[in-house]
Amino acid sequence: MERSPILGTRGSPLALAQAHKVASALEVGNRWPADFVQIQTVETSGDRIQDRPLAEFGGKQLWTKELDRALMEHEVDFCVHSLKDVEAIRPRDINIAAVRPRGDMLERLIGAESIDALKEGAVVGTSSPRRKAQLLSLRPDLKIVPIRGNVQTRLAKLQSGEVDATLLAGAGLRRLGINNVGTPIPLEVMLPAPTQAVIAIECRADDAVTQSFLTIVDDRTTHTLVSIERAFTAALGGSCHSPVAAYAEIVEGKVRFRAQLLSEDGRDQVFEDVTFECADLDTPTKLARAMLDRSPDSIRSLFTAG
Ligand SMILES: NCc1[nH]cc(CCC(=O)O)c1CC(=O)O
Repeated sequence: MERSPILGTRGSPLALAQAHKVASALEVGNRWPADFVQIQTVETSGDRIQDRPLAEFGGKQLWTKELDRALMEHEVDFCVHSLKDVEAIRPRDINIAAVRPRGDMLERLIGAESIDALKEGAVVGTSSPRRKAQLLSLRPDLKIVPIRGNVQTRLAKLQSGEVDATLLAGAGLRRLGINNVGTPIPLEVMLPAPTQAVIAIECRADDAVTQSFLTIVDDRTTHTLVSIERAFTAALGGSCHSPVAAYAEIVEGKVRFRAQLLSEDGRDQVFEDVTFECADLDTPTKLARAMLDRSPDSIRSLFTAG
């Protein structure tokens, strides 16, 4: 590499923290000098719209469209994303070249010791349809209100008493160096979003040079697991409006895959917990279809494949 490769990222504090982690990993992995990777921020529509729930706007392209454009117009060589914000079906000319090992996949509740400990009728701020439905399935008395903005803004809204509690991804909090707030919620109580806590690096599909230096920092196992989670969501035809949770992990050499689909109000849910061989690539797709098949309309209507 003669010139510095250019990394494209959103400009939020979390996105920048993730971009710097990836840049360092690439510098170490490729034996480049420190600060060799150049970081370029690109504002996305998702960053601009701060006052309204994102569900009112398009899908996840809110976070990717402008970065995709910068990539395709060669303004940047590759882009760093929180994979859970990247839509399940990507343009053909963009590849997920590498993923980093999964961070803390647990949700963290801030404002109470546990979901059970939330006071009767507590106001919980979250704009995520998944978190809303999961909370209501456990505690139908809760009042869920939308909350937007970056992690720091949300924590400030808790401080000011605008909400009693909120849920945030442990991974994001840790990457921002916020380690001492909130209680981790066990996976058995709340499954994360598909691909939560995984950072992905994308490049142009025809750019073999970039692909080869990104491969150095790819975590193969995580890549397999997130491919399973993404194949599952792609087969559901869900959008970011769809309450879906999924988590794949390796247990004794096999894939253990857990998934949950919910109605918006959390009253109905379909749950799956299966173990299969890593090579069974069509299992996630079959599973998605089977889960939709046995879902009531309150769930099926939220997924286009249903
Ligand atoms: N939707 C925003 C978003 N995208 C990625 C993360 C956290 C990091 C991750 O899960 O990879 C967050 C914040 C949150 O959900 O608390």
